[in-house]
Amino acid sequence: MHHLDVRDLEASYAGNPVLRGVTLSADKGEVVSLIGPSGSGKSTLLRVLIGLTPPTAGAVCIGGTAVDYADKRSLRALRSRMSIVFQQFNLFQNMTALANVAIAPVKVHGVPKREAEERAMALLEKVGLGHKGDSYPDQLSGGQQQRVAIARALAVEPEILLLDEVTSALDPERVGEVLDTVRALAGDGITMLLVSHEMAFVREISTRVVMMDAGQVVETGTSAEIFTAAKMERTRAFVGAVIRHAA
Ligand SMILES: Nc1ncnc2c1ncn2[C@@H]1O[C@H](COP(=O)(O)OP(=O)(O)OP(=O)(O)O)[C@@H](O)[C@H]1O
Repeated sequence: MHHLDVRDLEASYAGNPVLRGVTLSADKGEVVSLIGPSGSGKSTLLRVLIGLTPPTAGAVCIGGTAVDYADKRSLRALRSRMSIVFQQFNLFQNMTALANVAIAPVKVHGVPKREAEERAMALLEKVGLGHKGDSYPDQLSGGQQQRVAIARALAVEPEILLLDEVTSALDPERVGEVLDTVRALAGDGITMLLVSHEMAFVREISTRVVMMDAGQVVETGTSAEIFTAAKMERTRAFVGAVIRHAA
């Protein structure tokens, strides 16, 4: 049994199919990266998994338990097992970094405030921002805000972390610090599903890479297989193009 099992998942926007039968899996502690051209459905897949966009068909199991996206209780249970970090960090502007990290455990999960704040401080330290707990988002750089957002996503102690292009909105000189944070989390036992255009990073960090195109999985392989020995021409063309672009 895999930690995360996605089977024949389908989703549409206004009747247009965007995910057309996606099947993939992740074992505990794996870093699985989704790559593929713009519009291939990578972000939509993450949105469906976390329950923001309803699937129209297919199944998602976490630790062998099926998620029922139409059921509020199942969704609530899902949100304590899985969390997501977006490209735009979306912090609460009127709250300190510490309060941003502590709020979900208090409001959603009923953790006592003191305990949540102690844990939030430990998480801020983990992302290198132990000294910024009292700062408001507008007093932080984009990279720092994104690291607060990662700490916030970790605050519910998820088993699975979804990362949707978490460096795309950052100034180039701020990308490295966020990638360092993600790198430090990988291998911590948390299962990660990562959408990123940072191909060197994807290549380095992923245990497995899933190539998507037009709402379907084209190919899945280890990082080495996908980047140096892809079986499908579509994958070779995509990977070759992005590597040439980066060079
Ligand atoms: N809110 C929405 N309403 C309607 N169509 C949408 C919406 N979000 C995405 N789409 C469409 O769904 C398809 C898949 O988009 P998605 O953002 O999942 O792709 P992606 O692979 O993540 O692309 P990118 O790398 O550019 O972020 C695209 O054709 C897109 O135009």
